[in-house]
Amino acid sequence: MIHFDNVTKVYANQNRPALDHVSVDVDKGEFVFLVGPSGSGKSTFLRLVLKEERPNNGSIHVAGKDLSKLSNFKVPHLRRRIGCVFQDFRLLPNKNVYENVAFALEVIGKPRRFIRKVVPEVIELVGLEGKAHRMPEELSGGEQQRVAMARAFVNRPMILLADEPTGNIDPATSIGIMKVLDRINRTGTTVLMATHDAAIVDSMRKRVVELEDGKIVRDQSRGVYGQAY
Ligand SMILES: Nc1ncnc2c1ncn2[C@@H]1O[C@H](COP(=O)(O)OP(=O)(O)OP(=O)(O)O)[C@@H](O)[C@H]1O
Repeated sequence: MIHFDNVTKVYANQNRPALDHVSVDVDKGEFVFLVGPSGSGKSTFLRLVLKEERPNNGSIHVAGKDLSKLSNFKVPHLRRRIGCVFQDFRLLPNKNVYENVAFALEVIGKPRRFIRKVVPEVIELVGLEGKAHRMPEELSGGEQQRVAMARAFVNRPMILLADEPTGNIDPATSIGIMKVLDRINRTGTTVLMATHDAAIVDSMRKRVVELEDGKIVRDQSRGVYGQAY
């Protein structure tokens, strides 16, 4: 599903690579934690998957497509098939829960009838039934992140990228967030989550890929977080 072959990324005006000869394969349906100290290259990895950045060397395949051969006008199509969740939720503040989730389908031209059917299903999947008419400011951080996950998942993406999704959420609430990500993963969606949250990684026992100075220093199935950063 995601294939990096000897990928190196050096940002302009930087002499140290953000990613340095990285090779990794993530299969369809896997759940992978990307861990490593600040600046080790986790976000760069996620941005390369989305083709928000291009590598200087090496090749990247996502869902069988060589990203270097993907023309610019096909990039939105790729991104439509990849859901994203961030530390800071990024909800539309003037839309309620239902509208935030529905908006993700409206912008890609899905019919109203379809939207009315699937949005309530996904709101229930993330555990927000009964809160569809709340505004983001009327929700806790954990609930806002559930809305963000519903929005990322409502189009049934093949991949879900999560960049520090529990970074702004207390530990007890984070467990609920991880249960939702696990539920999404069980539908067959490949999940790649960058995190500093050792307790979460240790409790989930999923594959752990560890980066340090842009290099993969560990790739372990059913792994733990490792050393404290
Ligand atoms: N747009 C950019 N321009 C220049 N350098 C960048 C840019 N984005 C990231 N970098 C550099 O690339 C390296 C990797 O950064 P990246 O954001 O991928 O790390 P990270 O592991 O996600 O860190 P964090 O955990 O703090 O989010 C760092 O040295 C960073 O300063």
